[in-house]
Amino acid sequence: MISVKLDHVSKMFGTVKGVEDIDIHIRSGEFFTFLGPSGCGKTTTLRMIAGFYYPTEGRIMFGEQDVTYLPPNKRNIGMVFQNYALFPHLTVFENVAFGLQVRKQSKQEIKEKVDRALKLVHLDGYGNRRIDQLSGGQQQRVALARALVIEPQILLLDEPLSNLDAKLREETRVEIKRLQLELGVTTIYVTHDQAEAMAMSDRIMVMKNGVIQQVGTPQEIYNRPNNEFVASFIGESNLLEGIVEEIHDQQIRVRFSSDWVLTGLQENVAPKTTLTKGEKVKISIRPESIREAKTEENGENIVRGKVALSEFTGVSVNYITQIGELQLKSMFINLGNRVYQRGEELALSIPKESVYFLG
Ligand SMILES: Nc1ncnc2c1ncn2[C@@H]1O[C@H](COP(=O)(O)OP(=O)(O)OP(=O)(O)O)[C@@H](O)[C@H]1O
Repeated sequence: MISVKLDHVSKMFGTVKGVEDIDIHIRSGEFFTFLGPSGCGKTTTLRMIAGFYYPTEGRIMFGEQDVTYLPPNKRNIGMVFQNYALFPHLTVFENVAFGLQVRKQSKQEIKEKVDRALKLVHLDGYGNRRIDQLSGGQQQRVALARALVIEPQILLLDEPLSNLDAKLREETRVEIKRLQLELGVTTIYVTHDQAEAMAMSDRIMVMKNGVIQQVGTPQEIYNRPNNEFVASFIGESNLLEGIVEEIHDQQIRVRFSSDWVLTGLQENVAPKTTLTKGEKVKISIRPESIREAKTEENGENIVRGKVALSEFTGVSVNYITQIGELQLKSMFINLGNRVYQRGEELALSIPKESVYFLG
């Protein structure tokens, strides 16, 4: 187990920017995820940690050791890729043993370690199978065993689930998390799937165009997004634009074009954001934080509109409600209450503490 520090790391490919000023400290034993859309620089960052690319600027530290220019085979890392990268003509045993043979370990030692690694990923008894006789999920577990068998101090996983179908993806996700907790190995995980990142990670780094947008726990990133990009990339959100009408007594009142006002709390202003009376402001409201109001209920933060879309999923009832020119998504847990249909009037209550100001 070891910590990983990226000290103001940048990578240019000629004149193309790969990543810019990545400054993070991944703790020993942490499950840390790089999350962002295609081309945001996740793989470039991972490849610098692995030693396949060298940074144009900055330093990379494993614990106290500067590894910035150390070749990959000197870094003691295990890697798993999206496409497994297994040798199809070799058996499961031979694939897993490969890294140990390169390290010139004894036959006895190799056998013990490979057996242990296969057991760890629940593939004991599969040693003699050829790779092409395995399912995608099993192949990915072989890849995991191969990465773990060398007892790496850091495990790097680059979209390891994206070739699997939905059910296997979920199973393998649980499996990876179990292994990581069991072994306590510092793990860096790359994905563009926000649900996967939220479910697995201790902390997440959200990236866009090679630049960090936010680093935090899943709760911090979901509940207190730094900006509009993070709010919309992670989970569902209503992003609305209004004008700051009043800031008073730790509360902020916003007016929208369709002539309704909402009040929120000063404590829910995104970091490094200043709001000014009379100026525009973007707010984010999570659909699940909206409540159904009673038909006769009036008052602050209660709005009425017509149901434009009604969707019953079993777990929840989802609505899109048209309020003047604005549309508001809401999600109610299904408690057997009445389901409103398209065209009906719906009264919604937006709790003050669920209005989040993005600036
Ligand atoms: N070898 C390379 N040569 C030139 N440009 C590159 C190279 N590798 C990556 N880039 C550029 O660097 C940026 C970051 O790419 P990177 O592959 O790290 O993104 P990513 O977030 O991993 O995307 P994906 O999810 O599609 O793999 C992109 O603009 C990409 O075009």
